[in-house]
Amino acid sequence: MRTVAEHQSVVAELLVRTEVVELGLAEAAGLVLAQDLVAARALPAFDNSAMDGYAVRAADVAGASVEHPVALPVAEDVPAGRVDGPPLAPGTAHRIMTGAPVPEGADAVVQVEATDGGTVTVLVHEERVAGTHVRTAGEDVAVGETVLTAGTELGAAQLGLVAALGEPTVRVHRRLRALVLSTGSELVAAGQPLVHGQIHESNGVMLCTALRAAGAEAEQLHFVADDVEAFHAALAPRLEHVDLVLTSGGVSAGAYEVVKDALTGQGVEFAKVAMQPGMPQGAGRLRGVPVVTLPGNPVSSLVSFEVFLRPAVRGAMGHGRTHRRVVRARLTEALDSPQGRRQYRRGVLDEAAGTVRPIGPPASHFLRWLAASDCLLDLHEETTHLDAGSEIDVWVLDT
Ligand SMILES: Nc1nc2c(c(=O)[nH]1)N[C@H]1C(S)=C(S)[C@@H](COP(=O)(O)OP(=O)(O)OC[C@H]3O[C@@H](n4cnc5c(N)ncnc54)[C@H](O)[C@@H]3O)O[C@H]1N2
Ligand code: MOO
Repeated sequence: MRTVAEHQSVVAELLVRTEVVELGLAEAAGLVLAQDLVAARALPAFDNSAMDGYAVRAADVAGASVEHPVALPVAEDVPAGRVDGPPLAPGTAHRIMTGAPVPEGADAVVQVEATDGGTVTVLVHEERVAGTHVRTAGEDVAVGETVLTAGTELGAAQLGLVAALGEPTVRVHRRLRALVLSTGSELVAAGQPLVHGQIHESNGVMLCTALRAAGAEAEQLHFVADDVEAFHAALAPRLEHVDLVLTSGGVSAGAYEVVKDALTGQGVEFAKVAMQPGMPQGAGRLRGVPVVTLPGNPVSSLVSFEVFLRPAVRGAMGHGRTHRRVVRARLTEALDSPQGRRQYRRGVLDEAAGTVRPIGPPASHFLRWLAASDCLLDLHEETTHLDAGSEIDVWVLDT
């Protein structure tokens, strides 16, 4: 049997790094920057006011107080967006708004609360040292500075910075395109009636959602019956358009294992992995396209995705951090685990308390408990029993 680590490497090596593309900022959310971003413009772009108030010369308001205010004629009104930039004559003030350019000749801003708010003549009640409430050009970002490095994931703050620098696009590793194909003659789409022996198909939407959450594009092919010809016929037209085919079902030891039958000898290798759930696995290439075959049991499918696919997909899209956050937590109850198998149990984590509560039985059809969990308990191969209070590794299924 393969170890989990061995099969993780097989899957990770299968997926190649996606190409670099230039995308608009909204489309690039969550993707990884492919090259350093060097600022072509400064931030702030010009000296501007941090307050609504009056642009003055500090020397003109020296000694100002409530008892002895300094009176200055208000020569100009400068709202944010005014672009003609009249200079400030000595002994005068400009009424100025937050974000408006500080006029040449001014070196401080007195906020309106420290004045009488006059529009013809203003009485200034407080003195200011030069530089007060002036946001200096380039104090945040200087031209030529590297503000984001290749490998950075573009979240809200990063994309805000790129936009502020005036760049409409970024060069990123494009999303990996995955095709999800569920197999099984018993499968019927949600919304359709069942007859005894049929079930509602659920792995398709589950795996597509997991792929999209990992940043990939996912397309669900209508699930196919346990028929090798139908399998190839469904796949053929889409194969050359995708970076990954992800199947579920049809890989164990039965008489009708469509995925195994269709892909054995075609470049896909099937193996048992020493884990529970998720023992029967397959990976390889079909006509050059990476194919990963997951077991059909829903919990096996999603746990296998977490263990093998998610890190590989994120790695292929250039992410430095490919794995889930792992924390140590104390078990709230005792657990048993099969000797020689890495077991992933479902649980609910209380990070503040440092505890994790296992939920649901270990078998791989208990979908409801998977849906109620927020973490996976990682029980190592050599572990057979853990007492309540034992510390274990927990994968946090949030980011
Ligand atoms: N004799 C043996 N039998 C089985 C073995 C074994 O080693 N020897 N392994 C077991 C384990 S472990 C697993 S996991 C499953 C894997 O089976 P397959 O990947 O071949 O999956 P299927 O047989 O097609 O389906 C298993 C189970 O999951 C349901 N299923 C499948 N696809 C979907 C779907 N898209 N949506 C919802 N549910 C799905 C299916 O109806 C079955 O109940 O094999 C064990 N057997
Ligand atoms: O190993 Mo299979 O994946 O439970 O349940």
